[in-house]
Amino acid sequence: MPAKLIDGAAIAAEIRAEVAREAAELRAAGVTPGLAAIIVGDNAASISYVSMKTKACAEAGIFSETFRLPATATEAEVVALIRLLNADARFHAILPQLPLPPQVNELRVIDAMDPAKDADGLHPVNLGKLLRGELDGAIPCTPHGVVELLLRTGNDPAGKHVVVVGRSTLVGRPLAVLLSNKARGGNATVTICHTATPDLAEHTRRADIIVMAAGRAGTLTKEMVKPGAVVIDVGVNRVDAPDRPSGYRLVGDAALDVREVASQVTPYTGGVGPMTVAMLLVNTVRAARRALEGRA
Ligand SMILES: Nc1nc2c(c(=O)[nH]1)N[C@@H](CN(C=O)c1ccc(C(=O)N[C@@H](CCC(=O)O)C(=O)O)cc1)CN2
Repeated sequence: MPAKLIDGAAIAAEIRAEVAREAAELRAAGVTPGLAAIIVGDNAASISYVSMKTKACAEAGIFSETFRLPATATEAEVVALIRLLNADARFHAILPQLPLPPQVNELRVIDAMDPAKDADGLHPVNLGKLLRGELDGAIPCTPHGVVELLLRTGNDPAGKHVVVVGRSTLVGRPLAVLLSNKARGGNATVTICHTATPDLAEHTRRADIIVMAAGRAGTLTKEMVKPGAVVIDVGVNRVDAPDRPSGYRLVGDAALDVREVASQVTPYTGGVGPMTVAMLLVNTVRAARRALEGRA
């Protein structure tokens, strides 16, 4: 039987409705949750992702504003903007959209943020709290979205063997920590694989759940998957599609034939992507709640 496709867009809509209720409560208590998004340069994908995020904010009753800096902006200029936003009480969360241009060091920009306003959970304070199992701060959006997707599709990772392919700070490493934490969505046995793993298939074939975050199309094929395993595909890869007006289409890291053996898989679009946006809203309302309760 072909794999069931996991409807990430529907689950994200569920979470966004929960966020909208929380935002309404906060507004009733006198605090309108606010998100400041920063785009440096003209990267078309970044502009499109930020516009998806601000539209989602508006629908959930979250105030948002996008700050655009030119592609030539210096690191000092980006850091100066972050410092202004740290001090601006309208914003409970700040999102520097990644990637930043090469002259701007991403880590130094993230480090300049007030950790209480870190919308993506990438500040060292928040990553450190995650490592310590303190989950009251911001949690990186895509890993958090993957865990929620698993929980809400009846695939609680507890007691399962999860193989995460990819070791980025944005996805692979925080996800491995979340899955192995002693908390809801955790308690899994986690293997983390990457480009220096000699025989990837040897690991993926033993997994109950595979999360692909390698950033290379076709990294996972059907021979590498145990029958009945669940495959969550975080990969976003552009491949040429001359028949399309854009000239490209988006594919994940898992080849289509994986669907012949897996029990459930996320589609290339409408899977993990919408969850990333939904979890950003979760981080924003949580930051506003902390500010309201004087815990920021
Ligand atoms: N500061 C951050 N930068 C980036 C992050 C992040 O979490 N924080 N993640 C990615 C991009 N990203 C969010 O920013 C993102 C990627 C994809 C989607 C999404 O919903 N995609 C759609 C398809 C969209 C299309 O057709 O172009 C889908 O999967 O259905 C949302 C957010 C890098 N940067």
